[in-house]
Amino acid sequence: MKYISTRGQAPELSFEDAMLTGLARDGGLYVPEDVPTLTKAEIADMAGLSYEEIAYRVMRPFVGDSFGDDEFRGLIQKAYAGFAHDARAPLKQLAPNHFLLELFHGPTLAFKDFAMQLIGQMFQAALTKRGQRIVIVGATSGDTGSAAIEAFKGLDNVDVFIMFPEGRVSEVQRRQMTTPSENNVHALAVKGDFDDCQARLKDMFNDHAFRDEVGLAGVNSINWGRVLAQVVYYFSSAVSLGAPHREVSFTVPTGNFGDIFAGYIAKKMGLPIKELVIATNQNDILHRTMETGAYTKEGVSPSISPSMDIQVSSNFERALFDAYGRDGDAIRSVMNDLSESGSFSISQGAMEALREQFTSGRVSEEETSETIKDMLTRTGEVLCPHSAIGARIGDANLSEVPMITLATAHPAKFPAAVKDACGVDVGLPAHMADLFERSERVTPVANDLTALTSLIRERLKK
Ligand SMILES: Cc1ncc(COP(=O)(O)O)c(C=O)c1O
Ligand SMILES: N[C@@H](CCOP(=O)(O)O)C(=O)O
Repeated sequence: MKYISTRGQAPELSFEDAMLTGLARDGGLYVPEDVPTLTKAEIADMAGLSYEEIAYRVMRPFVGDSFGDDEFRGLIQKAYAGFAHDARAPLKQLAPNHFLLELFHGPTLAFKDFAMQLIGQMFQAALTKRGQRIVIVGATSGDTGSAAIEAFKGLDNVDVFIMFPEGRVSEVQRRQMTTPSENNVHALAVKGDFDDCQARLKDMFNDHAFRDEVGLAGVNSINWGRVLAQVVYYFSSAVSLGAPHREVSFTVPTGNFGDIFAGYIAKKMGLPIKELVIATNQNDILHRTMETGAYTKEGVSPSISPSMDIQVSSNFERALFDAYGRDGDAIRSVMNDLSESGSFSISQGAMEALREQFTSGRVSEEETSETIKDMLTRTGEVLCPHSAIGARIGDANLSEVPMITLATAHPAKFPAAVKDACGVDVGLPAHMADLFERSERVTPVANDLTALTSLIRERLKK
């Protein structure tokens, strides 16, 4: 299995190399050269299997010879052993044809744990084999950062630097990143928004001298391994509702487009998905793009669903690559337009291809709060604001096909927004009960590449 860049000018890599490389050297994102498919019988056979076994069967074809069969099974077992729910990703019924996929039973209470816990295991195995040391730099709007720190803290051969937008994540999210005491963890509060953090991250990868000097690696959804691990719960949930004999639809609270892109991969692999619905908050660039065919950046407005406060949606490039018939030149051209003018137009053919795969909706701040309250009344579920955005758009897209809405974070990560919306105080789980008493370590830093690379170099000398 080979991985190629969306911009067509970087070397082809194996799974392990693509995972450890992060951003392709031409600025693009790695994708599999061909997406393997599973037969109807292979999908049907997943019924009743453990999450771990489904994970193995879904991901195995993508991994090639990077890991042996038993080794890969072992890594998967270890990755999910710490989850607080036996099903790992349980489904709850919200209405007759509407289901909630709870993805927040991992250690940091967000869907990011599904991929990050596994990537942590895969990185360790690969680095030990190679005798290699790396520096992970990540950009976060709140959840990727805490999941990455949890997965990599205390490891000898890894330093983890996480950039988050100062003042724009919830207090629980910030404390999850700033309270770990391990010396290899560095939380950086950047003066800017998430898009700035992600842009600086890509600048670091595009600075080849810096990248090679420090051994830069990425654990954002830039990393194909992240997307791959997220494909699994589309299979586990769909199969439990009758796939492949029955179609299902998914609504996905969306920001950086990694999670819904994983759903698109599941569909390409043969899972019978009818609709993939992009649910955005007021930072609705993806919804506007689906409506108009023009991808146009506007400023990011802070919202009560801060993890989705994103305007430059990194993985949309992967979807565009397919929509443009895997034409790397076309992707380089639209991405140049985006960096030069903050906007690009999508060709009619590519837009048709995107609309065949995705629909979309937008939820305002008021509607998000209203939905948290309404869902509590109708279903007894307390939803986080991101999941509420999904549930509202999921409701609006109900049909004869079961709709599965992804619940991407635990409400305890956003206590103020939840309390304001429905009056409920959601307590933290036992392993985080003293989060507010732990001391914080955080370094404020300018939204500036040189300031960031100098700081990283300084820390690595110590
Ligand atoms: C809680 C939550 N919901 C939704 C999203 C959006 O997911 P994606 O960036 O994969 O589109 C994020 C951030 O990634 C998140 O942390
Ligand atoms: N919402 C994310 C933003 C980064 O997304 P990623 O999937 O590319 O890591 C966050 O919570 O950090």
